[in-house]
Amino acid sequence: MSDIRFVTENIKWIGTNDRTTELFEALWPLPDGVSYNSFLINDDKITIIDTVKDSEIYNFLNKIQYVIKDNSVDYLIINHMEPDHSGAIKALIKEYPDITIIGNEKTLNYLEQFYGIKENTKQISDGDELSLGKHKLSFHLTPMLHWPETMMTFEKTEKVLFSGDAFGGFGTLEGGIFDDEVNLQFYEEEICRYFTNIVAKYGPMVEKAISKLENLDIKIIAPTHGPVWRSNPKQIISDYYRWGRQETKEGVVIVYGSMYGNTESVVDTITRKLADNKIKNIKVYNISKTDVSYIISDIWKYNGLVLGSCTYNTRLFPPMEYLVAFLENKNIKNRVLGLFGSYSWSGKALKRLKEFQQTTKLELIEPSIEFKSAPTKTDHESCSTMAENLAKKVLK
Ligand SMILES: Cc1cc2nc3c(=O)[nH]c(=O)nc-3n(C[C@H](O)[C@H](O)[C@H](O)COP(=O)(O)O)c2cc1C
Repeated sequence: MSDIRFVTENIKWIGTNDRTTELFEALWPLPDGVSYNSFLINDDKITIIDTVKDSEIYNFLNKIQYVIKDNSVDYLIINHMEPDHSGAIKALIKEYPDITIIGNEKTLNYLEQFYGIKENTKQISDGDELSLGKHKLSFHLTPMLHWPETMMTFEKTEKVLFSGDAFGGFGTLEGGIFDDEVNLQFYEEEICRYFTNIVAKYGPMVEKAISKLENLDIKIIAPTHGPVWRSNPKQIISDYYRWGRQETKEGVVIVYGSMYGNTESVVDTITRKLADNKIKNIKVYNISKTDVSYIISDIWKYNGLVLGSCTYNTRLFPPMEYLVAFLENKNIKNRVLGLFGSYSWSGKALKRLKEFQQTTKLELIEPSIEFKSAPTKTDHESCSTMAENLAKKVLK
């Protein structure tokens, strides 16, 4: 049990590392795994904040027992009911039948819906407080971050914010758990990928939640995934604020779908013109090669987006359809957009990409280019013109 870590003297990390699951939420690749962070406050009332996925129950219960020995757990605080954090609740109750489960109204509804649990619960409301002895908790409802019941719990004595999924990211915690103990650059990328794919749809709720946190004197942020922020907790809050508002930096992401290279062949024309026009951040993705979660993460960073696709069985190329549907669902905004498409007998690709523009209302940069089978010299010239016009808009 040497991996039980101290967040503070009396608050311990009793989380687990999942190096087995390949896709988070059965969607997002986990090449470097993910941690399920759970925390134990050792006080007059022994309190656990969030649990872990059901596959981790054995490891989790062992850790609790190691820390509290023959004592019992008094409270479980549930910040979020998604099964990667609630999966061990039933096992925890079985081990500690006198435990009281604390959550807001929606949490307790989901507790019954998912696990049939109704007994030994205590409902709290926004702003309520609970004393554990030396430690005092306050509860802050932050709905739709990214479920209706999501909330944060603040420990006032040691000034620790247990933020649930907010501020968390992919990647197991290998030894170190704090921002100053780990390779932060890796986690920052993975937190951005987590945010853009899981939380980004709820940008306005992120802003609302952050404004609620303004009055708390936060020293440590302890999310349910990824590193605990103690050196510079303000940084991750400001990253979240920017991402939630879709504030971007100068750069262009080009994503294309191409089976035989004809559609792809205009990409180098576009990148050349962008570079000629002083765009330094240019990212190019073949939609068939890179998982969409990484592409969306980059799209979220930059203010220019170019999408190009061939037509496939009377539709947009399927992986491109998957991407644009995700971006529509996330209410992407604040970007300029260039489009190109190809077909051989009955074009659909560009038509669908234009529908995407109409749905998202991203600023369309003219001209949009559509060619039959292979681009002509004129098509390449049109792509150059589009890239030049786009560059002017991207450079603020
Ligand atoms: C399996 C398959 C399905 C296609 N379906 C259509 C179609 O429905 N309508 C159309 O106009 N072209 C269709 N095409 C033709 C391509 O869209 C066209 O040749 C395009 O230029 C291919 O671009 P690429 O070389 O970048 O893959 C299809 C091609 C393939 C291989």
